[in-house]
Amino acid sequence: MLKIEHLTKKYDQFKAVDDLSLHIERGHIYGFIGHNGAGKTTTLKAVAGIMPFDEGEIIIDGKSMKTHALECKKIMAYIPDNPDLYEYLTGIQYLNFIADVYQVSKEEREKRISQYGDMFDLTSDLAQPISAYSHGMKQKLAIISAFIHQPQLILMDEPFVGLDPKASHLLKQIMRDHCDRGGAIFFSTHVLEVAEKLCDRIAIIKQGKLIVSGKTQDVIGDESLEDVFLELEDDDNVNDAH
Ligand SMILES: Nc1ncnc2c1ncn2[C@@H]1O[C@H](COP(=O)(O)OP(=O)(O)OP(=O)(O)O)[C@@H](O)[C@H]1O
Repeated sequence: MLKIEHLTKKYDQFKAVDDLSLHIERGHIYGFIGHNGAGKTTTLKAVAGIMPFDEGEIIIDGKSMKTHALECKKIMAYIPDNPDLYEYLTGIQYLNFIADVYQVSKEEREKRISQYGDMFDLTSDLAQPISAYSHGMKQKLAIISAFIHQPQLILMDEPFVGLDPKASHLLKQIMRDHCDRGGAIFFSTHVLEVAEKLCDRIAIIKQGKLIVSGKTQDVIGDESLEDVFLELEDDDNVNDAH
């Protein structure tokens, strides 16, 4: 579904992402773990097609983001870490705008807005302007807007931040359902307990370089993800730990 091949992104001379390669298959929830400033957001933005990169390739469903950006973007959704939505729109106007962009039929959008709006307890707030939403409400709206067009690939940057426990639980469920139906999810998180339970695959990056990736069980072995992460963070020779 998604192939990141030798991705390198520099800010001036600083390599924020350094020769990163990852493959994300359909059916998999893929967690992306790393310290603050490791390069997760930069990678996700490059995959979303909103951040140009210096070297490498991003292939989505067999098409290159460099040469077929529109085709790539049509089948994916990106939920940024800070849901900066159009503040002057109401929630429902925003969802209809996204549904228009992705050409979702009237019938389908009404069904999904009602389904996800009720699920996330947001239906009664959809008539309010987004400027009146809390961070968590904006996050819920961003999540609904992603699922409304049924993308094949969903990219999420810290999706659990700001969500209440019920919404977090629901999000985990719909992420699993999405992948069980043949979609794929690539998301960053600092919540290692969630990643450990939810993810089929995990990648850990440090200072822009991939240090380990694979099946969650293979990555953590008999330890917890937290223990593995902290050990790798302390290890100065991690570049050899593939
Ligand atoms: N626009 C920018 N200009 C210059 N440097 C940047 C820019 N954006 C990010 N960086 C740097 O690139 C590195 C990677 O940043 P990035 O935001 O990708 O990290 P992250 O893993 O998402 O971190 P966090 O967990 O804190 O969100 C950091 O050192 C950061 O300071």
